[in-house]
Amino acid sequence: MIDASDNHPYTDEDCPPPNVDPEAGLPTVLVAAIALIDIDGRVLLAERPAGKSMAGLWEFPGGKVETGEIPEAALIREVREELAIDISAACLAPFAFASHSYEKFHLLMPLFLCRKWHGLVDPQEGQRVKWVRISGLSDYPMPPADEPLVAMLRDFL
Ligand SMILES: Nc1nc2c([nH]c(=O)n2[C@H]2C[C@H](O)[C@@H](COP(=O)(O)OP(=O)(O)OP(=O)(O)O)O2)c(=O)[nH]1
Ligand SMILES: [Mg+2]
Repeated sequence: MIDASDNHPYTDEDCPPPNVDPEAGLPTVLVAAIALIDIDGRVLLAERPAGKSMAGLWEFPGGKVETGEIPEAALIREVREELAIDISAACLAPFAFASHSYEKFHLLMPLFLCRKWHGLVDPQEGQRVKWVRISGLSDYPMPPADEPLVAMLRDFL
């Protein structure tokens, strides 16, 4: 019998620290997120408002996908509600996803890139927003689930 592990040089020690617990039986929550990228290559981050979980951390705009909704529709709805801009599904490019166990739920979060929208970003929920250069992203503390996404964005942009 051939052991597949003979065919590659990696060991378990080469894997990053686990951010998932397959045994925990957590419910999966689907959240759609967007990296809006402006003409200078800066990315829009929004601060999670006081009163919400992880308040004060900076995140990609977006939110929970509701029952019967697809992620793109959730994003169109969320950026209208939160930022007062209009995006079209055609301008949403699937980029990567986060899969991360928090204490009470497992987050599955596709991240879409978008370089074209209508209107000016105008925060509707009192949240602070910031256009951030890729090199400056590490100055903004983000939820732990976002770490690998930021690394991928840095490589991509
Ligand atoms: N939008 C967004 N959520 C993130 C990111 N990273 C991350 O761990 N999350 C988590 C935080 C929350 O647990 C969840 C998003 O839920 P939320 O409460 O903000 O959802 P929502 O915008 O629909 O808000 P609400 O109507 O439920 O108040 O995903 C991210 O970069 N962007
Ligand atoms: Mg939200």
